[in-house]
Amino acid sequence: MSRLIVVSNRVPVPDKRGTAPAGGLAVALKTALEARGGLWLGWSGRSCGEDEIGPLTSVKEGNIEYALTDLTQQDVEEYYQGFANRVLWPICHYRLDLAEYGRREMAGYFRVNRFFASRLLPMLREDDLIWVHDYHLIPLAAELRRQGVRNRIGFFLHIPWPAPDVFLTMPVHEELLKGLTEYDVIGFQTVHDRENFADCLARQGLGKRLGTTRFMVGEQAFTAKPYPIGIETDEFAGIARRASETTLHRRMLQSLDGKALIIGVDRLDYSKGITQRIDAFETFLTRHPDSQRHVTLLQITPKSRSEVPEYEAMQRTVAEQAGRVNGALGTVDWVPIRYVNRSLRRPALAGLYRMAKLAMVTPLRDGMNLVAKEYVAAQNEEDPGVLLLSRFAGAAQELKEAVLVNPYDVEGTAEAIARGLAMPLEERRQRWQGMMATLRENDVFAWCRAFLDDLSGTARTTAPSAAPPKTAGYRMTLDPEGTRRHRL
Ligand SMILES: O=P(O)(O)OC[C@H]1O[C@H](O[C@H]2O[C@H](CO)[C@@H](O)[C@H](O)[C@H]2O)[C@H](O)[C@@H](O)[C@@H]1O
Ligand SMILES: O=c1ccn([C@@H]2O[C@H](COP(=O)(O)OP(=O)(O)O)[C@@H](O)[C@H]2O)c(=O)[nH]1
Repeated sequence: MSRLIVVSNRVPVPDKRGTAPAGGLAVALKTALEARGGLWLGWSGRSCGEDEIGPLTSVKEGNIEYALTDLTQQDVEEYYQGFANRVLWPICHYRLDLAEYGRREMAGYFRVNRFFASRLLPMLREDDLIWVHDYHLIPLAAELRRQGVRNRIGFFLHIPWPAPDVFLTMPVHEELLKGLTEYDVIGFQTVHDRENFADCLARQGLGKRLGTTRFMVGEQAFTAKPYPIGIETDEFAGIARRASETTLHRRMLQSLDGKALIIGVDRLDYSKGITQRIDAFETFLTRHPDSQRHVTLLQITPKSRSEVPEYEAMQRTVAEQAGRVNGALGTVDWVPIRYVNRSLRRPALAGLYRMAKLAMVTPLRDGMNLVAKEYVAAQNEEDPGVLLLSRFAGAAQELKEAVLVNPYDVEGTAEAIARGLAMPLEERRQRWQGMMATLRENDVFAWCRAFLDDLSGTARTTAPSAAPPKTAGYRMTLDPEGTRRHRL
C-alpha cells in the first residue's frame, strides 16, 4: 500500500491545555488518518520572523507522523487571515459583501502555497499518495507539478463551491480553477458543489466534460466527484452513552431542573447563522409564552479566526444579542440563553447533545456541518431528540429526515422549534432511524476509503509542463533544501 501524505492548513495539534482546535476538518481527518496511518503536513499554528523559520517539527502520535511548519507573521496575515479567510471563505459562502480582495494578500496566498510545496518536496517518495485539503491550499498541486512531482495528488474541498456568477467575481478565479485541474481527483461535499464547479469550467471555456465525474483540460484528465464527509458514527454514539455517567452531565441535568434543552454548537462564524438562530428562538418564546421558563437554549460558540475583523465584530454582536434576549425575557430563576464562548471537548459535547431535546443547526451556508451528524449519533434511540437543519448545509443533502428549515425565515424557524419540541415519540424515532442508517453507511472511514480508492485507481495521463506558469506576476525560487524563499 502506498504511503499516504495528508496536507492541510489546520492540524489538530493539542495546545498547552491539551485542547485541539474546534473545526470539522481536523476532527474528521484525524479520525480517518488514525485508521490508516501516514504523514500529516500542516501549519504548526505558530508565527515567527522570516529568519526564524526552522526545520519542520516532527511529532509522532500512534501511527500518524505530524510534520509541522511555522509561518511568518506576514504569511499568516496575507495567506490565512487575508486571502483564505477574507476572500475565499466569504465568496464560497456567498458573502460577496464581505470579500476584501487585495493583491498583497493574493500574492501571499500563492507564496505560502509554494512554501508548503517546498516543505513537502524533500520528504516525498515516488509512490506516495498526496491528499490536499481545503481552500487554503488550492494551488499546491500546481506548485508541486512545477517542481516535477508526478505522484497522484487528490484535493478535497470542505466548504461549498459557489455558482459561477459568485465565483467569477474573484479576480484570480482563472488561476484557481486551472490550479484545481492539476489534481487527479477533486472531491466536493455535495453533487451541488461539483455541478457548480463544472459550470465554472464550462463558463470559462476550460476543457470538456467526458462524463458525470470525468473532465479533461488540455491533455490532463481528472475526476471531480462528491464525497460527503462523515463522522465515526458508532464510536461517537458510544461516547455519548457513556457521558451520562460524568459529573458534568449530572450537574447540567440538575441545573436544567426539568427544562427542555435546545443546543447549538458552532464556531463563531458569520456563515453559521447564529444571530438569525437567536432571533428565531426569541420569536418562538414570544409567540409561545407558555414555553417561557420551560425551555433553555445552550449555545456553545468557541471563538474562531479572531484576528479577522468580521469575526472580531461578531463576538460583540452575538454576545450583545444574547444579553438583550436574556434581559428582556429572563426571570430571576430562568435564563433563556446560556451562551458559552469557549471550546468544549468532544466527550462533554456528546453528553450535551444527548441531553438536548432539539438541536438547531442553522447555518446560512455550510460545506457539510459535522455537528448535525454528531447530534444524531449521540441520541438515545428510545427517546431521540429532533434535528432542525438548515437546507443550506451540505448535511441536508443526506439527512433528509431532519426538520429542514430556511434560516433566513426567522418566523418559519421559530415555528419549526415549536413543532420539534412537540413532536410525538414515534415520529422522532422514525426520523432518527432514517438518519442513523445514513450515518452508519457513510461514516468517516467510508468517506476516506471512497476518496483514496479513487485516487489510488487513477493514473496521470500527461507529463508536467516544463515552463512554470505565471501566477499573477509572482514567482519564488527554492534552495535545494526547499526551505529558503526569495521573491523575484
Ligand atoms: O481552521 P480554522 O480556520 O480554525 O477553521 C476550522 C475549519 O472550518 C472549516 O470546516 C469545514 O470542514 C468541515 C468538515 O469537512 C465541514 O463540515 C464544514 O462545513 C466546513 O466549514 C474549514 O473548511 C476548515 O478548513 C477549517 O479547519
Ligand atoms: O466546543 C466545541 C465546538 C465544536 N467542536 C467540534 O468541531 C467540529 C465542528 O465541525 P463542523 O463541520 O460542524 O463545522 P466547522 O467548524 O468545521 O465549520 C465538530 O466535530 C465539533 O464536535 C468541538 O470539538 N468543541
